[in-house]
Amino acid sequence: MSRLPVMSSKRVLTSSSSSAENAQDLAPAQKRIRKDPEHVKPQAAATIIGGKRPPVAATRAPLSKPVRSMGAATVAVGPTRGALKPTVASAAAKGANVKQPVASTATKTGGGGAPRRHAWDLKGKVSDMEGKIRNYQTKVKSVNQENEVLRDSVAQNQTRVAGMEKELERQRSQISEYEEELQALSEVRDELEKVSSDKNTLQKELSNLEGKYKVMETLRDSQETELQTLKMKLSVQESTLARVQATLRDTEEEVRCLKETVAQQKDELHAGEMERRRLHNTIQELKGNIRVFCRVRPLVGGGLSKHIQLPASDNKMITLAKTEESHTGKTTDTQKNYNFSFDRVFGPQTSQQEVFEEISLLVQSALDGYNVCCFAYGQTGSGKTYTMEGSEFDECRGVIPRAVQQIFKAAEKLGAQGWEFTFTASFVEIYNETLRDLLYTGKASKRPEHEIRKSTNNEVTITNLTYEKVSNEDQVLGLIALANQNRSTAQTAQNDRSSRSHSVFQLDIEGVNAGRDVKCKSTLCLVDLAGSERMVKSQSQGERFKEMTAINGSLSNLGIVIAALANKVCKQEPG
Ligand SMILES: Nc1ncnc2c1ncn2[C@@H]1O[C@H](COP(=O)(O)OP(=O)(O)OP(=O)(O)O)[C@@H](O)[C@H]1O
Repeated sequence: MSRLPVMSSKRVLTSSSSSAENAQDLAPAQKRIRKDPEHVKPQAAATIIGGKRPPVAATRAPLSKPVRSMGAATVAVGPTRGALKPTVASAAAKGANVKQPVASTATKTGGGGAPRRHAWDLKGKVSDMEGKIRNYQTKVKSVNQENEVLRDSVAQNQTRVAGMEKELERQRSQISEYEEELQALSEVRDELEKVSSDKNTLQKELSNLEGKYKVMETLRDSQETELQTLKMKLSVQESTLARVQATLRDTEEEVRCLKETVAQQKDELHAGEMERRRLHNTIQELKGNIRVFCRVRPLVGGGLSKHIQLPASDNKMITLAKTEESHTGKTTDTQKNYNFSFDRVFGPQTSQQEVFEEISLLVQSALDGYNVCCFAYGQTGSGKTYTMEGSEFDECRGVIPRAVQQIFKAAEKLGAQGWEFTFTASFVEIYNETLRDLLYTGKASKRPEHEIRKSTNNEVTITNLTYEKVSNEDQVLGLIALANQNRSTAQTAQNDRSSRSHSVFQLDIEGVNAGRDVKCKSTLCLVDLAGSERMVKSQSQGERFKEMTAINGSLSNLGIVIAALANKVCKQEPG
């Protein structure tokens, strides 16, 4: 805030002061001036600087002195260097306690004033004094006038000060308003800064989004292009589809016709299949329900024994030549030939495949629902086991593995005609009239005993025997391997036991054609009989005799059954 000069009215001399008083006052002032020359010096604090006379206020300044007690006077004389000019202020200085040089020093110095009078010239001196008094009075008057002016001025100034104070107050309140406003504005600025930072963030986000938007636009453009292409493709596809649908309708109609044809052909096929079975089995029956084949094994070194003759023209004949000694001794030994006829005779060169081809027709009958039984009969070492089982080499495989293979293949084919088959395998050994389960896998000590039973519907079953469900060739081959293992275990305990026991592989076949409501059930029985030897020739004794008795007994019974079947006297099947 700017400071304004304030003049105290108390210290201002008034015009009511008498000139005498003024005169009295002046004298001590002059004395003080003389005594205290330092006070001649003008007091600093003037606001008017320089030799120029200031307007109005400045002209008044020399008349008044700053009132120290008030501490606000700033009007001062600006004396020039050189002689001090007497001023009316010197009279006012008394009341104002101003130390101001008043008296002229002209008489003393003799510079510029009245001429110095002699001591005796009192009149002159009085005259001078009177002149001075007049001067002073004049000056006092003018000072009073000035004082009046100054009062007015002070009053005006006071009014102005009051006004200014009011203004000041107003300004302060305004300032406080401004400050409040400023505070509010500062908050607004903070808010603005926050908004600005938010704006920056949003701008960044916006720029990111714009970038993404551009990418999306590009993507959209490419997808639109793709869409157009797809639409074109779609329209092409639609027209193609329409064409295809038309074709499909035609094809469906065709398929419907074909299905009808297929159904018709299936019926015909089924009828044909049933006819085939009937004819096939009629042929088998015509061939003979019981057929006997003879297979001659080669000698160990190869070739054929000289006692056996196989006519090349007839594969059903075999001739055994025997040299008979003369009973009397008078005649020479005679060679006698014995002819035997069979359904088929296989020479030593006949392969396993050729043998099986003859049997395979019967295997097919088994699948058609006819019971089939195939025995290998002959003396020890004649090749029964070789014929029935063969060896593991493919071309040397015997009847059993080949029959199993054929059955499963045929069953698979018949599956296409709606047939479903279930197969159950069992493998039993008959030694000394005792049954032994060759598929048994439990402890030897807990091996159960078995009996042959015949059910009410003439089905022959063996008690406690393992009947294994099989669905493929490998499973059956696994069972055959297990049976051989069981046989060889028994063989180590009893020398050459397998030769003196019968082994029976049985496959129960059940077929169902649900669509045609047809069922079939049969059994394929493949038997490797024990070696047949004459007791006398083998000279068996003890355990061997017992074995031979059991073997021959069972073989004899088998012969009776077969003969009965052949004569159709008895319909009992071999057990
Ligand atoms: N057709 C054949 N071709 C080649 N070898 C054969 C033929 N038949 C049998 N053999 C061989 O003769 C031997 C005896 O055959 P196999 O064991 O089959 O006789 P087996 O009649 O079963 O005897 P067993 O009554 O003692 O059981 C075997 O080594 C076998 O390989």
